[in-house]
Amino acid sequence: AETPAGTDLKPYTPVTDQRLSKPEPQNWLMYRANYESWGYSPLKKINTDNVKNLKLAWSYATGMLDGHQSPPIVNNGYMYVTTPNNQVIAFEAKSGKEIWRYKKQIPEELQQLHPTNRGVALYGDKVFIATTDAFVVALDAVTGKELWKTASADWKAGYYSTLAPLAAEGKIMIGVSGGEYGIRGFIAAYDADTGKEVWKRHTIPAPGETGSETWPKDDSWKTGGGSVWVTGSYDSNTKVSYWGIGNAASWMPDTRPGDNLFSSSVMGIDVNTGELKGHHQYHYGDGWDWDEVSAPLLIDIERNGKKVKSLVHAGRDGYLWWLERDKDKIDFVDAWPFVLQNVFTGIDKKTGRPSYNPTRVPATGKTVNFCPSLWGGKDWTPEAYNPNTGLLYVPANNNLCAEITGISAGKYKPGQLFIGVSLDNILTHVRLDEAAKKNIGEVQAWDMKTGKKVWTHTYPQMNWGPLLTTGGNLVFGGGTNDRKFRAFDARNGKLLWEQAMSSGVIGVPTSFEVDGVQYIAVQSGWGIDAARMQGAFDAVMPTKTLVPQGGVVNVFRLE
Ligand SMILES: O=C(O)c1cc(C(=O)O)c2c(n1)C(=O)C(=O)c1cc(C(=O)O)[nH]c1-2
Ligand SMILES: [Ca+2]
Repeated sequence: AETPAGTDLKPYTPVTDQRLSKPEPQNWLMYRANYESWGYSPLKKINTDNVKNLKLAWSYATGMLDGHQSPPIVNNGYMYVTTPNNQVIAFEAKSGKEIWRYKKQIPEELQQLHPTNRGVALYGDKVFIATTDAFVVALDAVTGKELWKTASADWKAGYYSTLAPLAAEGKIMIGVSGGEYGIRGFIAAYDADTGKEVWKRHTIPAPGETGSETWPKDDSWKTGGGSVWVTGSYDSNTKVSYWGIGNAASWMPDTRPGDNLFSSSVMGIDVNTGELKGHHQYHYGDGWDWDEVSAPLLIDIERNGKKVKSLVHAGRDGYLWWLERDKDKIDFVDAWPFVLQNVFTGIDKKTGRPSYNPTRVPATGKTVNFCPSLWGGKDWTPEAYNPNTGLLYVPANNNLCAEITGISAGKYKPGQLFIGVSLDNILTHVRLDEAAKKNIGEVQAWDMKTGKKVWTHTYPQMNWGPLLTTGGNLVFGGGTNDRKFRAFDARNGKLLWEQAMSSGVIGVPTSFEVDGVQYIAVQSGWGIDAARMQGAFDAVMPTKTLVPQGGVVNVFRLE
């Protein structure tokens, strides 16, 4: 078989369902390393004792600006990274030698609201991306040659993709963004060999479909949002995938009275048929742009002496959600706030349905103040779970609130913003609670079994750092405007190592091993809403914060 010239790489190892279900410790084969979305690498050569000796092995400037969020994904020495503008770069992971680079041609007229890409999926001998012009593309893993591309929707109608696809059972699954354009969201599966659509499941039901009774009897469901922009989790035993669903559209809930399923929910979806296999709505009738897109982590948690097959989700709504998954349903277990939250007045113990303080529900013609802010207790940045410590790690923003004024979203026009709050208001909406003087950003560690927070590392500024945890009892993450990338002791939160990078780090960190050497990899490259939130923060504060942009792939090893 072909191998890339000038490298020590062996022939490419095809990625199978079996490998994805039980990934080898040396590899990071998908967005969160395993189908359970743990963000966990079992590697432990880099550990709490020696992490202080971590040094850059190689780095690589992508030449791109804006938010670099994708994890370096590694399969036996082959590394794949994506950048804004839908580019994919393949490297020899140990040396940083570029093997190939793919640049999706994108229409010049395309205005990207979120110019980012959250990574590739690997399956067979192919690499897959979903693009901001709403395509799904398959590339040859060794040569980068385009093998097929399929349009998932019409970008001119405001559909785009920013997530890494999910691969299973011969299918490549994606979701679409566009909650701020009034799209009707969906998750779709494509045949990995041919690119042919296998199924499509809308996140907003049409009249007569399950959940349609939660929409008014008008056309609002057609523009109801429910975007999907973070990779789902997957239970390979039951063949059910779990997807987080975004905000309802337009934002003002009085324009679409009702619960608005399946916005701000988790949906269980059979990967072979696209059938709905249960759901739970975290908060109904969303009016806060609290997309609940982060996929729940699949964790077994003991409760009253029994093992509960759980779904765990740190919500943008500021609550930590604990659900139980079954083959055909999702049940509520418990929920509690992990940051300052003043919207919910209670949670129904049986159903998990929150009750709202009515003065904190946005409405057309009203100015409303609420916490957490639009960007939530946690936006898209993934949590991590470490089976050794048994702890869940959450990158949070605390003590932040918002003030927004609902206006008419105007008549819906395909491909035009359909929000109901002015852009100027969105970019200046941040309000600080008194406690924000002490701190905003946090890395939190939760013991789900006891419901107790075990440790918290606080930052004076906000935190937009996805997390990695490892068998060496470490937690890695960046996310602060001082450009630092850090390592903590996973057991107690002690800061063990930090390094300022060339730009702020909002990339998903990963770990892998080649020739017996363990590496930590992360992209730096500040942008998108981390930058906008910093702007919104500076707009109400005397601060003026400069975070330089420019994407770099950084790979570390012990000295
Ligand atoms: O409703 C949507 O379709 C949608 C999509 C995206 C995206 O695709 O990145 C974001 C959001 N909403 C959003 O609300 C949000 O806060 C956000 C932050 C970011 C980012 O990359 O920093 N993307 C998005
Ligand atoms: Ca949104």
